[in-house]
Amino acid sequence: MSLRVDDLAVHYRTTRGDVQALDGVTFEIADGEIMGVAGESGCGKTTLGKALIRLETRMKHVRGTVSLDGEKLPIADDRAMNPYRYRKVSLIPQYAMSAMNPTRKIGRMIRELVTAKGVAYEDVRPELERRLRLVGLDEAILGRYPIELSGGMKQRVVLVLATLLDPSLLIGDEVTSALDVTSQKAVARALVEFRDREFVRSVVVVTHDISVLYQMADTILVMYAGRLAEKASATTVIDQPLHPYTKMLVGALPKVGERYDDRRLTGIVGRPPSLLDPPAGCRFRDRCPLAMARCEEQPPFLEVAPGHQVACWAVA
Ligand SMILES: Nc1ncnc2c1ncn2[C@@H]1O[C@H](COP(=O)(O)OP(=O)(O)OP(=O)(O)O)[C@@H](O)[C@H]1O
Repeated sequence: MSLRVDDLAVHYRTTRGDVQALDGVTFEIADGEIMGVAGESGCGKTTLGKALIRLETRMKHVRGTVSLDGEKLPIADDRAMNPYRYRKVSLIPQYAMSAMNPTRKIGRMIRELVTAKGVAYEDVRPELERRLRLVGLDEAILGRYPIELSGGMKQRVVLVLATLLDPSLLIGDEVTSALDVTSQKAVARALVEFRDREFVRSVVVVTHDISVLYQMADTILVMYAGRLAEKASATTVIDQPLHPYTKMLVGALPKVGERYDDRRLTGIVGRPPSLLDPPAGCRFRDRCPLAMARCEEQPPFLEVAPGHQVACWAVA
């Protein structure tokens, strides 16, 4: 077992009270698994990714544990987490490629980053060049500035850099957003290849675009208002979802070959509850077509078939 998250709860401190961004989050990721995290904006996807590597100052670890390869990660202790970051758990943050320093050549930027982690650039340079070639980039790009690279090239550089020390877990937040479809595919292919070559053992890919996950994820975890709704293989989530929220999320995707005139994209009516004071019970019940009295009680996240978990009284 690569990653195990148990009953994780993380809040943001705000002047209006605590935003309960993650609540009772429990799941596992197997060795070699690429797990996508999907759900509407504000459901806690980015918070989950951050909680596995660095809690911001406003984030409060309320309860729960995270274990990687059988070892408990000190997620609530920023300093104690330091030795794990980059070497064992690596992050490609949202907008990483836009955050590259425009005044630094790519090679110098990578040198500074690995040196800060106590690694000699010369020691990793041959492997760096080999991996750049693997993702279709010439080593000459090390002598170029970020502005000289396309978005897709920059994102492949970021992937190579994030996995250079063979971390056990990679967290990628919106790694393919803001790229054209061809570049999205190239980045998705590179990510899968890096997993296949064991440059990284397991991967969490956070995205608001569930269709992107179809290209690269083995499994998909669907979140709703800070809690887990469903986890299953990517094909099961897309083709045979069980949770009413997943059904709506997947139903809102355009289908190949379907004309806009034939079926308007519906979207999901209503809004998720505020996480400042979320209601007790199932948080989806106000928008759910299957809601019943029992939904005032929180449904457990139960395995309904091997590798398929759902939190819904109407299903379990
Ligand atoms: N720094 C912060 N301070 C206070 N609340 C925050 C902060 N960051 C996020 N939140 C709140 O925490 C909840 C989860 O946010 P998060 O960014 O994890 O969601 P998300 O699913 O990643 O959304 P998106 O797809 O828009 O990035 C939301 O209610 C959000 O408003």
